[in-house]
Order: sequence, then structure tokens, then C-alpha cells
Amino acid sequence: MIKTNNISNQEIVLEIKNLHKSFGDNHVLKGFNMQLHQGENLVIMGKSGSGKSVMIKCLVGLIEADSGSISLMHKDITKLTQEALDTLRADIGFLFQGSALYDSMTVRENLEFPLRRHKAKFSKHLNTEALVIESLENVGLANAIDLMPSELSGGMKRRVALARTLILKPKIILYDEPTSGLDPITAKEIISLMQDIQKKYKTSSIIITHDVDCARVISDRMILLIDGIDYAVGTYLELSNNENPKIKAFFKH
Ligand SMILES: Nc1ncnc2c1ncn2[C@@H]1O[C@H](COP(=O)(O)OP(=O)(O)OP(=O)(O)O)[C@@H](O)[C@H]1O
Repeated sequence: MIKTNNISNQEIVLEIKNLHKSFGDNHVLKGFNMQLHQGENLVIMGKSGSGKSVMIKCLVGLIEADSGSISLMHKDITKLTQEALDTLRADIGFLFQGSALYDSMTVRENLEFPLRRHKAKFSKHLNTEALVIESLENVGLANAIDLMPSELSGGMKRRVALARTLILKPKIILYDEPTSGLDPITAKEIISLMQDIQKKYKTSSIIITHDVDCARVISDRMILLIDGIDYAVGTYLELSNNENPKIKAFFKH
């Protein structure tokens, strides 16, 4: 196992320790560790089937880990009540693969939807209209407010999905394959948008990607999930220059 010396001084907002998860004889996570610091862009790479989605699902409470601990803002999520967990979850934004917009709703309605679900986080005098417009402006799509998802290009859909994530003002954003299915130019635009958002809102992000260019541009640090563990941790430069064949395999074009 290779661990490079790259410890940020920033506060840890999310920490996973010794996470194990098996499905029958399939031991997917075998002691995975991760630390996310305030304001950090952490890229996680792993081969298809290595357990990235399983890890994220444990993180958001969609599946239960066999053992290990997950702390979010210093609270162990495995020990929280459902209500406390829901409150904490409002601080996490997700950008799922393929955008996942509701096809029968306009862009405006898609953005209003999470506001209704997480009303508790916002004041009663919430100005929904202003929040929707602000979020769309952040992604350069204020003009698309009354369009249907079917009228948007793939890149625009991804932007609207990002605006929908941002509307809840999350402290942490989880990006699952943010550039998959996009052409290289649109992928670059999305990456640059992710960088702008990080700068503007000082969010911390976990980015799951197979896209080496995306990892190079956006990552402060990277974790390679190999053999069920955090096999290698370091900056893009450190890992891409590593001679270990298992690590090298990720950076070959
Ligand atoms: N609910 C489940 N029941 C049984 N096995 C599962 C379940 N979810 C995931 N697995 C198994 O866990 C392993 C890891 O799957 P996972 O979806 O986390 O991979 P991944 O790294 O996200 O892959 P990809 O990059 O292709 O999305 C696979 O062998 C998969 O079959």
C-alpha cells in the first residue's frame, strides 16, 4: 500500500475509517479509509466494480456497512437517529450520473423540488423564485428556467442538475461521474463550472470519475480504490508518476 505525505491543515469534514462491506462471498470493501478536508476536491478512482458506488451508498446511508465508521461534520452517521441523519443529509449535495432530472417538470420545478423536501433548512420566508434564479445564474442558464428537460442538451441537463444540487447550499458535494457521456469540450465546461462553484461557495467535494483529464484538472488529492482499500492516496502528480503497475494502469492513455 502506498500513502504519500499530503496532509492538509484544513478541518476534516468527512471521515471514513476501516469500512467493510461484503455481499455473500463478494468482499467489496475490505478496510477502506478516507478523509475529506474543508474546501478540498477529492477524486476517487477505481476500476469498474471496485466498490465506488457501494462506498458512496454506505456514506449516504442507502446501504449498511458491515463494520467501520463514517463521520460527517464530526458526527458518526451510524449512530444517528433518522431525523438527525436527514438534517445532516441536507448539507450534502449529489450530482448523479446522467443528471436525473424529472422529465415531466420544467427546469424551475426541478429546482423547486429539493427546496420543498428540505424546507426545515430554510426560513419560512423563503424566496423560492430568487433562489431558483440565483442557482441557474451560477451555471449560466437563467434563460432556461421555463424549458422542459427534453429541450436541453446533455451539457445543459448536467448544468441544471448542478444548479439543483447548489440550491440547497450544500457543504459537501458528491459528484458521480460528472463528465460521463459528454463530449470533451462540454466536459471541460462542466469541470470549470465545478471549480467556480468550489471557489465561490468553499464547498468540499468528492468526485468519482474514470476521466483522467478531469482528475488532473480538478483534484487536490486522489484516492485509488483498489482491492477494497484506499490503496494509494496522493496528488495527481504523485500518483501519475508512481511506478507501481496497479497505480500506473490508471494513468495510461
Ligand atoms: N446490492 C448489491 N447486492 C449485491 N452485490 C452488489 C450490490 N451492490 C453492489 N454489488 C457488488 O459490489 C461490487 C462493487 O460494485 P459498485 O457498483 O460499487 O462498483 P463501482 O466501482 O461503482 O463500478 P462502476 O465504475 O462500474 O460504476 C460489484 O461486484 C457489485 O456486483
